[in-house]
Amino acid sequence: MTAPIAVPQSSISSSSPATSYTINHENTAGLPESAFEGPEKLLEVWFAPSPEDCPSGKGLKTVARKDWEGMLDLVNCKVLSVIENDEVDAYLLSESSMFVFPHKLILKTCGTTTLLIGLTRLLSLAASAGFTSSQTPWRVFYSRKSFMFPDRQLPPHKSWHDEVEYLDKHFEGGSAYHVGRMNGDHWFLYMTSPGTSAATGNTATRTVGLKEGFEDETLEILMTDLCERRARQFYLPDGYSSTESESDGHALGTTCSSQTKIDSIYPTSEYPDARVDSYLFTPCGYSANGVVPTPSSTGYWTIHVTPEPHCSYASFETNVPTSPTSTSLATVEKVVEIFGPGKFTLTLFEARGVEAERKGSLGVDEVKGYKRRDRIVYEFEGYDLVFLTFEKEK
Ligand SMILES: C[S@+](CC[C@H](N)C(=O)[O-])C[C@H]1O[C@@H](n2cnc3c(N)ncnc32)[C@H](O)[C@@H]1O
Repeated sequence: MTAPIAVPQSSISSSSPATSYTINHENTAGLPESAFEGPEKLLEVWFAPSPEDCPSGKGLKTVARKDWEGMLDLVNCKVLSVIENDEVDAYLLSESSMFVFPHKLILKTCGTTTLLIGLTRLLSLAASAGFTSSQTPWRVFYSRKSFMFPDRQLPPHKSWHDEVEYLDKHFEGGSAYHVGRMNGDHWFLYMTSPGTSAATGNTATRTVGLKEGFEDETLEILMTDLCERRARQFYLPDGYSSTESESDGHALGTTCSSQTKIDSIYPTSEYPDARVDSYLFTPCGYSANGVVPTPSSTGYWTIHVTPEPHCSYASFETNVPTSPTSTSLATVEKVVEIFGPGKFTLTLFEARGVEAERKGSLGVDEVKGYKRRDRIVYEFEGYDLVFLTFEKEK
């Protein structure tokens, strides 16, 4: 067991409500203690190609927190805290995270949440933010890893087939993919083509397809069979009662981020304006969001950990652009070192044409201490996807 740790009270996110947090215990109540569904559903909806193409330049950032909370109620998760800057609002949720940029929204939820049930409300909130063609967003991506306990999911998440049918009812011309082994780790992806609709409905600002120089890259690492010793770091330290720990969740999370070196994945020495918001659940489990301003834009990262040995899982996702000091490989090695997974899946989505950045994906072919099993490359309209699976060397 780990020793009790000192908790820095001042580290609690300033924009977090000071009162205790309402966590949705219903999502875990129906599951045996040792069987939490870590693998997340991930929805990314782009209403315009860039913040400059948004109504009033602020787009989705004009939607009030209480309206997002209404949408999240339908999904069955709660807001724990938010960190904000001019470019993004990063919401830490009871089941993962949400990032709201002016032109796009990223919603990632785990457990038995019903992410897609929130879709209709999301589209109408986008309409209220001035996206007059919100029913046909500029681009939609929905993806997830294969579930560990698919039978426990609620409609429409009971099967990939059901999810695709649900998405097809909302969007025209979507394509659905099963990526990877049927009888091993695999990943599902649904996406629509770029520019099937105008961002604002105003023909003067209508943007169809990808602009020259459009940049976007998202790296996801989905890890299972975590090293038990390292997973122990994501349990409540000895000496905490559950009442204390729930009100200290953010402070405990901050300490955990520092002890595990999660807060050094994008170090403040290199990214001085970076901010981290983290939470340690009771009796275990951890979530964190990072907001990382870079010279070109503000990026995000997010980590979620289910440390229970029977269903251990951790995910990392980022869109912080690669650089000579933070290549995709360097980031992958730092993250994998924290969790020591037995297996992991890596997906790297890159807007095509960013030649300098594409070198990053090729460099992730070899990860120290791991054997690569699969490498699958897709060339989609405007994007390349690299899907890789790795297993720890014996
Ligand atoms: C929300 S977190 C991170 C989930 C994430 N998708 C992941 O990577 O596994 C889930 C972990 O927190 C624990 N947990 C404790 N209380 C929870 C609550 N009220 N809601 C959700 N998870 C809770 C779960 O048992 C699990 O270990």
